[in-house]
Amino acid sequence: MARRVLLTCGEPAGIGPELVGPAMASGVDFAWIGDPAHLPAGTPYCEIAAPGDAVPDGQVPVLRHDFPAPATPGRADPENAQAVIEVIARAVDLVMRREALAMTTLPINKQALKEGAGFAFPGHTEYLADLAGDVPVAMMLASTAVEPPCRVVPATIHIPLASVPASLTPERLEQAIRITHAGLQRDFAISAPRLAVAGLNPHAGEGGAMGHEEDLFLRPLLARLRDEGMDISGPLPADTMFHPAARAGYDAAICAYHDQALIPIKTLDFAGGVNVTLGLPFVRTSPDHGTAFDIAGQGRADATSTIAALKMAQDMARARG
Ligand SMILES: NC(=O)C1=CN([C@@H]2O[C@H](COP(=O)(O)OP(=O)(O)OC[C@H]3O[C@@H](n4cnc5c(N)ncnc54)[C@H](O)[C@@H]3O)[C@@H](O)[C@H]2O)C=CC1
Ligand SMILES: NCC(=O)COP(=O)(O)O
Repeated sequence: MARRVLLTCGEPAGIGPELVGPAMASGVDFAWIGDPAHLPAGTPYCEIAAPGDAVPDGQVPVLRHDFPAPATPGRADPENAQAVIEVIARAVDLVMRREALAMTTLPINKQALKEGAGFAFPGHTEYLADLAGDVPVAMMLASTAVEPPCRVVPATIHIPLASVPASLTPERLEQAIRITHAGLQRDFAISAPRLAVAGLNPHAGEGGAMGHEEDLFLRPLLARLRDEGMDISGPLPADTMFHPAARAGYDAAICAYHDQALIPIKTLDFAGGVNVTLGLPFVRTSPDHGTAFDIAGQGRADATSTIAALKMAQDMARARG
C-alpha cells in the first residue's frame, strides 16, 4: 500500500511555499509537488522521481514541477496559473493510480487561476470532482482543536448569495446529506452518524413568518430520511446550532450556504480547521485558509491547519484501508 500523502503547491505567490518546511512537524510522510525554486531558502528538500522514493531523514521529498515564472509573494503571476492547475491534476493521477496514499492541497487563488488560465471551476472541490469522473461530492470543514467537534457541510458552495434560494433544491440538499452520512461512516469511523440540518431563513422560517422553504421542502425531506432510519434533526435555526451544547447533539451540520457553514468553524477553529472533499474515490484534505497574500513571504504563516490536514488525510486513508 502506498504510504505517502501528496502535498500540492497551490498558488506559489501565497503562503503555500512557506508552509512546506513547517509541515514536517506533522510526522506524516508526505511529498510536495511544485517548483523547488519557489521554496523559501533553507527548506530542506530532496528531489525524487516517483512518490515512494526514499529521501534522507529530515528532507522533504519533492516531485519537481517546473513553473514558467518565479514567485513574488503577494502577487500572483498569470504565467504560473496553468502550472498550478497541472500540479493538482498530477496529484489526482497519482492517487487514482494508487501511487500515493492521499492528497492534501495547499491553497489556490481562484481569481488568479481564472484570469491567468481560464480555470473553469470555483475551487479544488469542483475540479477534483470533475477529474474523478464527474462524481457528486460535498465540501466538509472539520475542526481538530475544539470539543465537541465542529463539522460543517454547505449544501450550496461557491455561488452568489442571491442564487442560493433557487439552488438549494431538495435534490441538492438530499445529495449533500447522503454524501456526508456515507463520508462520516467511511472516513471518520462514525457508524451511525447524527446529522443536523440548518434552515435557510432566520429562525428556520418560524412557521412561515420569516420564509417558507423549511415548510415547503425541508421538513418533508428530513421526515422521509428519518423514515429510512437516518438520525437527522432540523431544520434548525442556524444562529443557535453551533454553541457547544448544540454541537454535542450531532456529528455534522448540513448548512444552506457557504457562509452559514464556514463562519462558525473558522471562528471556532481557524488554526486547526481542515477542508475535506467527501465523495471522491480518493482522500483529499486541505488547510481551511486561503492564499493569505497580505502576509505571504513574511514568515508569519501558521502551519497548524496544514499539519492537521496532512494528519487527517493519513487517518482517513488508513480508515479506508
Ligand atoms: N482551499 C483553497 O484553495 C482555498 C483558497 N482560498 C482562496 O484564497 C484567496 C484569499 O482568500 P481570503 O478570503 O483572503 O482568505 P485567507 O484565508 O487567505 O486570509 C484571510 C485572513 O487570514 C489570514 N491567514 C490565512 N491563513 C493564515 C495562516 N495560515 N497563518 C496566519 N494567518 C493566516 C490572512 O493573512 C488574512 O488576514 C482567495 O482567492 C480564495 O478563493 C480560500 C480558502 C481556501
Ligand atoms: N471557502 C472554502 C474554499 O474556498 C475551499 O475551496 P476548495 O478550493 O477547497 O474547493
